[in-house]
Amino acid sequence: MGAGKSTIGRLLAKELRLPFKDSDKEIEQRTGADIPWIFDVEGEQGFREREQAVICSLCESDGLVLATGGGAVLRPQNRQALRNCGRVVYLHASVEQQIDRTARDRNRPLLRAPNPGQVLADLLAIRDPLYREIADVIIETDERPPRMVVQEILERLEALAPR
Ligand SMILES: Nc1ncnc2c1ncn2[C@@H]1O[C@H](COP(=O)(O)OP(=O)(O)O)[C@@H](O)[C@H]1O
Ligand SMILES: O=C(O)C1=C[C@@H](OP(=O)(O)O)[C@@H](O)[C@H](O)C1
Ligand SMILES: [Mg+2]
Repeated sequence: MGAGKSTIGRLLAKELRLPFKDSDKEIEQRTGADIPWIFDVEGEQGFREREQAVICSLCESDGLVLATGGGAVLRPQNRQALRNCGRVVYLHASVEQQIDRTARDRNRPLLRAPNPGQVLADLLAIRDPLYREIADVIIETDERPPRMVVQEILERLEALAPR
């Protein structure tokens, strides 16, 4: 959360002239409700079910940039679908930057806690190995404006051997 997936994904898609999808937006559209509502009414597991359905269906299309939510890697089915369907970019941010970038937003239910910094640190400890397991490239986003992050992604993807 706050690594910049939604922001960078949209910019990257524009550069690549590809359609852009954000799994969180897609979940909201398909559900007809926002993410806090889904967490409140269906719990995190209800949200994860919806997330898996959306990611696995979007991974069937070719030629798009997909930004997932930060917890998408928790399910092995999602990791496999992402790995199989294209290149995976892990946008890394320090917990300090995550805190700064998410502080004003009220739409991340997992951060509605007394100490969101501790939540982010705990989640990163669990998820970092999962991100690394599926990433083709890992990009540092701390102290780098979105345009610079996009340029680095393009260069790093270009340098990869064709699949
Ligand atoms: N590289 C960056 N530098 C500074 N601010 C950023 C950067 N990437 C994203 N942001 C800002 O951080 C906030 C969260 O970004 P977002 O794209 O929603 O992250 P994610 O989808 O990974 O949770 C937004 O306000 C966005 O403008
Ligand atoms: O990390 C998570 O578990 C989540 C991240 C959010 O997306 P972003 O990573 O785009 O903020 C969103 O999917 C939901 O609030 C859960
Ligand atoms: Mg996002």
